[in-house]
Amino acid sequence: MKQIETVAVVGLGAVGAVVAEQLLSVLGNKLYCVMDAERKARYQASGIVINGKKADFNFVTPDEVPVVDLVIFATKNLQFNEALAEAKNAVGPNTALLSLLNGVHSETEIERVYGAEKTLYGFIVNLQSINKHGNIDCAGRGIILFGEKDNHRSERIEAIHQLFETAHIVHKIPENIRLEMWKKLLMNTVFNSIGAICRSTFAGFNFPVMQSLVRKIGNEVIQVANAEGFALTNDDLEENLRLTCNYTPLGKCSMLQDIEAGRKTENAYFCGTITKLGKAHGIPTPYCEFLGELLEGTELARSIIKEC
Ligand SMILES: NC(=O)C1=CN([C@@H]2O[C@H](COP(=O)(O)OP(=O)(O)OC[C@H]3O[C@@H](n4cnc5c(N)ncnc54)[C@H](OP(=O)(O)O)[C@@H]3O)[C@@H](O)[C@H]2O)C=CC1
Ligand SMILES: CC(C)(CO)C(=O)C(=O)O
Repeated sequence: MKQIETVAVVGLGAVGAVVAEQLLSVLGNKLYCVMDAERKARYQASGIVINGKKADFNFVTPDEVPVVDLVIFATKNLQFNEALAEAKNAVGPNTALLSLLNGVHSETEIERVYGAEKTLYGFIVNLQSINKHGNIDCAGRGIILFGEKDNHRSERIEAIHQLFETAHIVHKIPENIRLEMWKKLLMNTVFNSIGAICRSTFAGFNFPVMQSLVRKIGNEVIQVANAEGFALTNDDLEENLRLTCNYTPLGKCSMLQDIEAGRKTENAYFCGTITKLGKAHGIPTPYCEFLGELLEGTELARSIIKEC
């Protein structure tokens, strides 16, 4: 793969729309935004608006998309199975598949459905983007980290690097992409789950009681990561805590935004993953299990009120 000429994006929310908008300037109509017919009709009617400007995306249904060089997934984990199926016609023998979803689940699913040889590893950090029904307010476009599972600089990694350079997408090809993904999972499991259950903005993490929760949950994630072969340390946790305390004081993690908007959260992919892997390795994770159950209970209790 010398050059990436065609890209399909599945999921045009806070992450996907922002990345797609940057690619649009380079690829034009060769950027295909894939979605079901109901979404296509809805988006054609209302458009996707990023920072007040309507993006001129090429919306296509799964039947309309051709085989492309690169597919980028950016739905929530809860919608990922549908997204995977919708990408079927875009995937040919040389297509590379990159997921920007949080957690460590989506790459395994891509490998299972489309094969390990097509699967890249990746995620996005430092994005400051809020999606209100297709109206996206983006204060920071974030950094995409990506790589091959074994971290070698393949031809397709170089081709994506070139594409992102041309589209001014800030990106990094780290030495060990899967270690970086576990660092992000540490961050999401700790700060998203605690922030959501305590209804706390980032400033709340300055309180000693919140920091005590951070260390209890974080310690379990580190133990599970180590058992999985990823050398996370306490320094990673303390660095994350320092960063989070310095975020804009009234900012909210995405899981708290989901709770407040009445959406289902990605709890199953954060505390849920740690609890499940902890059991598989014989590592007790009582704090993650308890926090995960509190979040699940919060979502269920909320659904009863909604139905009444
Ligand atoms: N938001 C953030 O700041 C960050 C998010 N992430 C991660 O990135 C991932 C995406 O998050 P985010 O962008 O916030 O989520 P959003 O909910 O904003 O966006 C998801 C998008 O996917 C669309 N979608 C859902 N199902 C389908 C489908 N079957 N076909 C096509 N499109 C579909 C949704 O459409 P519709 O709205 O029409 O239902 C929505 O536009 C998550 O894993 C999240 O944890 C990572 C870093 C930062
Ligand atoms: C809060 C933060 C930055 C880290 O957990 C995040 O990734 C999110 O809001 O989803």
